[in-house]
Amino acid sequence: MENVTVLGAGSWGTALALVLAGNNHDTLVWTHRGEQADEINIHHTNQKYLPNIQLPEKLVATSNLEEAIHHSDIMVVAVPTKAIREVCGSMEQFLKDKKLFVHVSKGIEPDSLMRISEILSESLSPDIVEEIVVLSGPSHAEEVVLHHPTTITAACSNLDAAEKVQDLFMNNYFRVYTNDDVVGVELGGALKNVIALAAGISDGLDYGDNAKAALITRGLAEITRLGVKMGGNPFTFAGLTGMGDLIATCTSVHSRNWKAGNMLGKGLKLDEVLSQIGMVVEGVRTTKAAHQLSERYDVPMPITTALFEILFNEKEPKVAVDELMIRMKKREIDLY
Ligand SMILES: NC(=O)C1=CN([C@@H]2O[C@H](COP(=O)(O)OP(=O)(O)OC[C@H]3O[C@@H](n4cnc5c(N)ncnc54)[C@H](OP(=O)(O)O)[C@@H]3O)[C@@H](O)[C@H]2O)C=CC1
Ligand SMILES: O=C(CO)COP(=O)(O)O
Repeated sequence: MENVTVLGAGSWGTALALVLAGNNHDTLVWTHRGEQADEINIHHTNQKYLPNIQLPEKLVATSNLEEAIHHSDIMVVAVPTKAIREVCGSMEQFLKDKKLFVHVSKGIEPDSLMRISEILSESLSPDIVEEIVVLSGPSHAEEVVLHHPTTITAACSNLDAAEKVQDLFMNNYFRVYTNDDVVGVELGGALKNVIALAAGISDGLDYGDNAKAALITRGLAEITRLGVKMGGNPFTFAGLTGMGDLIATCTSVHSRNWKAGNMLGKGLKLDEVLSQIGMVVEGVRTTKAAHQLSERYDVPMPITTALFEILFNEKEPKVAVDELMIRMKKREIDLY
């Protein structure tokens, strides 16, 4: 059994800490809020993120980052994309020996257009990084904490490191595969959030099943088009971290991205939507990044472009859908 530290006590960090503690790893959760550490240690709950879930007493939290880092040589980084650089910056002073970093965030940074593993590599000295492994796939925290069957992928170019993460998390309800295609896995996990926002908008407009199936399928086509041009393996996009996560996120009431899209489709403004949800909606920033990537790589991404116009240029969702439908005719299957 291992000592493991989980950085971030939102819904996913807490759910993953439960998997690890359930696998008998000595698991310490770090939160940047002292009152949340107290809530977890004293009341064994995390009401904001996982209401009505009783946490086991053996799951311990701290708001002391130095303690969290010294606890373990395995750091599971579970904060939103926009917090990664800040958390890395805070960790740097306490990191002395090499550690295995596992990240679980699903975003792309606008402007730098970096994936999470690239941000981690840039922010952390190579002297303290053993490997960076990404854990991604169709996995809503709300279902994982109920031990509903879940499959996920640990990806690293070094498959030994991916297998170490596989062994750490795997149990009878949490099945972990490995993949060496980090680019494909990270892009699939981040870009599905863009399409989930679009699927939510379609549902908010009451456009029904045909429209949603179209968004999922054509969304996968544009994710794959970009992902392959960026070096991802086409088969990865048909796998758990591509099609799998796209289906889970576009069709689930648990998805914050789908929910945000649904509210936008019903006419709410983006600011109101984000404040009502109160948890990270990664797809918003990633839509900006994906739009920039489509221009940089000269890859047409019509759904992403339409969503960019809705989110950032106040285009009416209904108008954006009308424009998508009357684009120039084309073949369904395009070669990468
Ligand atoms: N929820 C899920 O089912 C899944 C989520 N993911 C991914 O995991 C990542 C985290 O998501 P999730 O846990 O759901 O997000 P939540 O919104 O549920 O929680 C985010 C957590 O990060 C903390 N946080 C935010 N900013 C900082 C910061 N600057 N420093 C330290 N901590 C910070 C928040 O603290 P505070 O409470 O103070 O705001 C909160 O504890 C995302 O990239 C998401 O896409 C991946 C798979 C499944
Ligand atoms: O990535 C997720 C499930 O696999 C979570 O999606 P949301 O962030 O939309 O809730």
